[in-house]
Amino acid sequence: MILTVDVGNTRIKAAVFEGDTHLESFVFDKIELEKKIKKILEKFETIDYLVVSLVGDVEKQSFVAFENQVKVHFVSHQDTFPFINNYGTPKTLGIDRMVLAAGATLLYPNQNRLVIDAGTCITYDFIDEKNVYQGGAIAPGFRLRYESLHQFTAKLPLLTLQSPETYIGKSTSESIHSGVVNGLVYEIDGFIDEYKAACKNIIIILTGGDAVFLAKRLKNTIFANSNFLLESLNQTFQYKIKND
Ligand SMILES: Nc1ncnc2c1ncn2[C@@H]1O[C@H](COP(=O)(O)OP(=O)(O)OP(=O)(O)O)[C@@H](O)[C@H]1O
Ligand SMILES: CC(C)(CO)[C@@H](O)C(=O)NCCC(=O)O
Ligand SMILES: [K+]
Repeated sequence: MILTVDVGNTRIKAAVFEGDTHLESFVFDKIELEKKIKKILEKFETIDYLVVSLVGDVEKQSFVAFENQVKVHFVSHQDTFPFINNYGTPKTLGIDRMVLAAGATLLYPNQNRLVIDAGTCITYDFIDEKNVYQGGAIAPGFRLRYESLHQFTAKLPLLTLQSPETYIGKSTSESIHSGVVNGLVYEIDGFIDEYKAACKNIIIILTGGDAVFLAKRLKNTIFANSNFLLESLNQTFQYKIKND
C-alpha cells in the first residue's frame, strides 16, 4: 500500500493507493503535516511506502521522521521517467510537472497529451505521441491574479474567487471578477484551441484545486480529474519500482 503526498505551493494533498485502486484522499495545511501523516499511517497500517512530490517550501525532515515506519521516497530528477525529456532546462522542470507528464504518458499511451494543472500556478505540459515531453507554460492561478491586482495597485480591493455574471463588469468588483475569471477561462480555451489545431489526436487532462470550477466554464468540454497528480504519483512510483 502506498501513501502519495503532493506538497503544492498552497496546500498538501495526499492519497492512499492499493495497486491502482484509490482508497482515500486527504487535504491539509503545511502546519498540520506531521500530525496528519501520522493519523493516515495509523488508519492504514499496511502502508509500506510514502511517496512525495515536493514543490512547496516544506522541510524534507518532516517526512524523514517517518522512516522508522515506512520507506520514504522523494520523487526527483534522478528517477526513471516513462518519457524523453526535451525541456531546455530539465533540471529546473518542476517535479509536479514531471509527475503529471509521467502519469499522462502511462495512463494515456500512444497519443498526444496536454495536462493543465490549475492550482497556485496554471501549468501546461505537453507530451507528444512519441512520449517526448516538449514543455508547456506557467501562468498565475486565480489567487495570484486576485492578490496581484490588490497588491500592486492603490485602489483595488482584495477579492476572493467568484463567478462573474457577464463579461461586462458593472462595478469595481464585477470588473475584477470578470477580468480574473473570464480572463483565465479565455486564456485556457485559447491554449486548448492552439494545441488542438496543431495535433489531431490529443487528450487533454484538467487537474488541480480549481479544475472543477474551470471545467464548467470552458468552451472546450474537458473532464476534470482533481486527483490526477496523486494518481500520477502512484503510477510514477510503480513505474520506477518496475524499471529500476
Ligand atoms: N479548501 C480549499 N483551500 C484552498 N484552496 C482551495 C480549496 N478548495 C479549492 N481550492 C482552490 O484550489 C486552488 C489551489 O489549488 P491546489 O491545491 O491544486 O494548489 P497548490 O497547493 O498550490 O498546488 P500546486 O502547487 O500543485 O498548484 C486555490 O486557488 C483555490 O481556488
Ligand atoms: C510552476 C510550479 C510552481 C507549479 O507548481 C512548479 O512546477 C515549479 O516550481 N516549476 C519550476 C519551473 C519549471 O517547471 O520550469
Ligand atoms: K499547479
